[in-house]
Amino acid sequence: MRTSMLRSIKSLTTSPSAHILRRGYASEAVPLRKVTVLGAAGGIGQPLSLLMKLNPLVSNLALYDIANTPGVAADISHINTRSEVVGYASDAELGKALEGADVVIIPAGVPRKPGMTRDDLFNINAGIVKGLCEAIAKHCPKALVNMISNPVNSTVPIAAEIFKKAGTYDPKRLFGVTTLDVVRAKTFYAGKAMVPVAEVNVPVVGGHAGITILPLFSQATPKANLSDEELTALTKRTQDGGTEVVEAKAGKGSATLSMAYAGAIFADACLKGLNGVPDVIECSFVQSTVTELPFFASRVRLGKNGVEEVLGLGPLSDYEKEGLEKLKPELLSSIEKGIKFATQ
Ligand SMILES: NC(=O)C1=CN([C@@H]2O[C@H](COP(=O)(O)OP(=O)(O)OC[C@H]3O[C@@H](n4cnc5c(N)ncnc54)[C@H](O)[C@@H]3O)[C@@H](O)[C@H]2O)C=CC1
Ligand SMILES: O=C([O-])CC(=O)C(=O)O
Repeated sequence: MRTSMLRSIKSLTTSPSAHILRRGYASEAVPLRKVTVLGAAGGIGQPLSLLMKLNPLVSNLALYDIANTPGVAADISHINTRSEVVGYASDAELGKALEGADVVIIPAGVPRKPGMTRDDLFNINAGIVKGLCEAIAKHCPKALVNMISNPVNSTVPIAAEIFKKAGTYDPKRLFGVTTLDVVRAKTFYAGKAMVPVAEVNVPVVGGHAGITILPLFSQATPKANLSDEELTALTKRTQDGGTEVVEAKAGKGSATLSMAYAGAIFADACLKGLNGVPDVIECSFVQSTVTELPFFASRVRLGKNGVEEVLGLGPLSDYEKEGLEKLKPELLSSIEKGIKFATQ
């Protein structure tokens, strides 16, 4: 009891969320952590907010959207778990939603319809992300930002430029969420290799659109003897996973439930890193020197300041080496498009 009290007091003096202490939390051993979801009432936002409400590492959950937030926040707030939930419904309240946040998750923006690429979302989502990142720079410049809004290959560079303009950019704190690619690669591999899905690990590198998504099945564990044809088919299915859902939903949006699951896994990893849990590793699209591209998804070790280490690619098969070279021009052009938008 005494130790846990001391730990709580320490967290109160060191956590950027110290001022959000609420009666009742002072005796808890887990540090206070505020998570803000921007776009909380959307297809991803709602189930993701639910999953964050179930996460015991969260003490304050701020739900922000430009529509329908009060209902979602009231609904989720009745769940009897640790975090206090507050809904914020208008631009005027965005600052309060962000103040003191340790992690900000951004699933705000429009999703694809059949026939569209993720890049077709650029015109609308770039502006949304820009506005939200300006507010982050102002109200919680030290937060870890988990960017879900598409096209991730461009929205992450946009966020970086907005933070640079504001003088708050810290590459260790900005993440493009590519966890859904890993989730899919694991599921599809387990099905083909006939291994227990819970034991599967597959790194997915590159970016988050079409051929820029490069699963490294040669490094997948448990090992399986899959043919070249099977590996090609698995790679293609992982790259087209988003489109598979868009087509199945037939105009009613893109992946929301699996994305909420993936987003919750990634945010949980960020919180664990902040709390000092060792060896927290997830794939993410971050500022990188792993290749010549300025941003690249690869395995990242998370720590108390966000990115602790960007891990290298490891040994690639010839097929993966070819895929890596093929993806670079497209990924670079999406990165440059984001930078141009934010700097013009
Ligand atoms: N990174 C990834 O792996 C994935 C990314 N996505 C992307 O996530 C985004 C959201 O998808 P859905 O939730 O299905 O869309 P949705 O349309 O269901 O929800 C988006 C929400 O954002 C809100 N919003 C719009 N402008 C806003 C603003 N300025 N501030 C706050 N909220 C705002 C809307 O009111 C809406 O509630 C899309 O861009 C989609 O492409 C989707 C799946 C996977
Ligand atoms: O495909 C989409 O538009 C949404 C997305 O990013 C995914 O499901 O991977």
